[in-house]
Amino acid sequence: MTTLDQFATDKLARLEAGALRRRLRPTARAAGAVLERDGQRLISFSCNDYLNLSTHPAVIDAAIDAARRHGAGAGASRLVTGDHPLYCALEARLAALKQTEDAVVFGSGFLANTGIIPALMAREDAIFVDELAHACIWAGARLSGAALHVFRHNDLAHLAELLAAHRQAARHAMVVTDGVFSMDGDLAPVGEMLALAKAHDAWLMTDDAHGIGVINEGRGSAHGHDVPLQMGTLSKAVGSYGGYLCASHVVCELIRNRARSFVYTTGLPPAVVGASIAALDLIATDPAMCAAPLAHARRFCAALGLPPAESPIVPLLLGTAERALAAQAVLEAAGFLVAAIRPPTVPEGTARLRFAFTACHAPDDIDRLAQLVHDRILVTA
Ligand SMILES: Cc1ncc(COP(=O)(O)O)c(C=O)c1O
Repeated sequence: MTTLDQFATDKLARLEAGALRRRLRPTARAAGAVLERDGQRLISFSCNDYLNLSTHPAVIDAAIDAARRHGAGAGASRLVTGDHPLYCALEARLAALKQTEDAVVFGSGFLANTGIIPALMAREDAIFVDELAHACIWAGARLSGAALHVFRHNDLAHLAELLAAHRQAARHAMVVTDGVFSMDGDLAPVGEMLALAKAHDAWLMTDDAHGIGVINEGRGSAHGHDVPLQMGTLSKAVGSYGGYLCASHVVCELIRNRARSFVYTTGLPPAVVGASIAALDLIATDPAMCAAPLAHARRFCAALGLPPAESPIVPLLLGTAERALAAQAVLEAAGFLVAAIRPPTVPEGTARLRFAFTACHAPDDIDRLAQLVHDRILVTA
């Protein structure tokens, strides 16, 4: 008989053998992009805090003020007594930024995707998903019970083929994609995809977790397109925590009634909501700040002769998990933290370094990092 501990030990040993075991490492964040890990000071090119708003004094003050006025926790689901007054202000700001009628906030981006999709789609329906969509889109799509059709990454012709073959048999159809791909940094062709979805009577949902705050002056990758379901997170450029859906009022009301990860969970703590409001105010009024992470990513790409970045995320594909880990170690020894990303987060054979650029990175540090990558990683590639 295998004991539970033996089962866990065997599983971990298998991960270790494939260089796929992960370990938590306590990491203290200082101001800007600086971190401390194992007594070493590192400049992080791995944080999704693209605008460094998690340490912005106005955002921290807003969090403290919200906790003083409304308490440390929400105390209940929003539909019971947890809908503290800050939520309304946060949802209004999100709707204004995204130019939608309404917005609804969730406990996290993961919770948003696992709540929204099953609230709208069921067994009789069909969901068309980009093959590189984020794990929580897959989780939501699978939970819904709808038929899943996977199109090749950003391949509109393949999506059109699948819609032509499978749309008719389904009651409702949804096309779902990341707006900015979290591990590749490229953008979905939102305008063309929306037209295609509309032509096949399908609803488009974009996940703009990595777009809000940093693409299109902070308005995100769907800006300028009438995307009916615009999901995202407050945990990256907004520097705080929580997920959201921006949509029409009636769709948001349905989500408030039917999304299980909204109904059956406690509201976000007031401090988190207060921080998000302050951060969104900064995003709405500072386009130069919002443009900086992409400019920094492009500086890095230009220095290495890579194609221009489309977002603050730049991947450097290295193939095996072992190679990605070795490259991470080389950079860490030189004072830079750049996370190695391995399967199953990315497809087999595409382990990589994922560089994430933020507003406060100093040009000199970006240039030093590029030089190091050129001299120590690309030469051995
Ligand atoms: C594309 C995408 N969607 C959703 C999420 C989940 O967001 P959160 O961290 O708020 O749960 C992430 C973050 O990891 C993401 O990269």
